[in-house]
Amino acid sequence: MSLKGLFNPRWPGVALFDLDGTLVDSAPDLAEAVDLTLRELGRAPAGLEKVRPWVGNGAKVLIRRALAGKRDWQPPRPEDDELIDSALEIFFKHYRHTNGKYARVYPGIKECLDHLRSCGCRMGVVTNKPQQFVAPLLEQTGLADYFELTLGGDALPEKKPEPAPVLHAMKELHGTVGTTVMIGDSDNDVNAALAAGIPCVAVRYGYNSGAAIDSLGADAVVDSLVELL
Ligand SMILES: O=C(O)COP(=O)(O)O
Ligand SMILES: [Mg+2]
Repeated sequence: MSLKGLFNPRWPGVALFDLDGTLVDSAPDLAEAVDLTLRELGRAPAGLEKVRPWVGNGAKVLIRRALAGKRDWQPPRPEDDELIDSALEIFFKHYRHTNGKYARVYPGIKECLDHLRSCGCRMGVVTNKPQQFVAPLLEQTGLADYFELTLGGDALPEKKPEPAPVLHAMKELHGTVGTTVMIGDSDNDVNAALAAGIPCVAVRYGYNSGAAIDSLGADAVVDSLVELL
């Protein structure tokens, strides 16, 4: 399908959006919860700049990265399992309070969502963020009403970059391979879309490294979603 087709009012399609780093800049909330977790474990806080590129593979990987102090965590040894599980529980406790606290909708998002809605496009969120945090963040940022479906990273056995969540959301919204598009900020989004056989629009402003996003194989790479309208 051409991307133009989706944005044509006479051919309403299905648009699946990534959440963190695409619709909403949520890294400050996540960073505060990560740092509160690290402090509670007697460790030094990481800070927003370090945490930002750690976001995108779900909460458990975020916590593994935080415990490792770097993005490329080693596969954990069996003796680390208990630490990771208890750190994750502490993180959830703090993130319940910081989720939505500083989060901001990126420029151009509301214009894009309003336009798609006026075209009759059906919209869903497919995120690796745990399901329990998705609705509160969408409510807090005023985006909840745009979406008929939200699929968190723990809603299915597999998360992005596997195609399963994308295919599931597409089916739920009665989309087809020819009428559905994924919009995201990271290699997980592009790879999930490619594996599902649907086109993908990547945004440059998110949490994936700016240099790499152009070479991931997205059908379009934009600085703002208003460029698509
Ligand atoms: O929780 C995360 O890792 C972020 O997930 P998302 O970029 O898929 O929304
Ligand atoms: Mg993202």
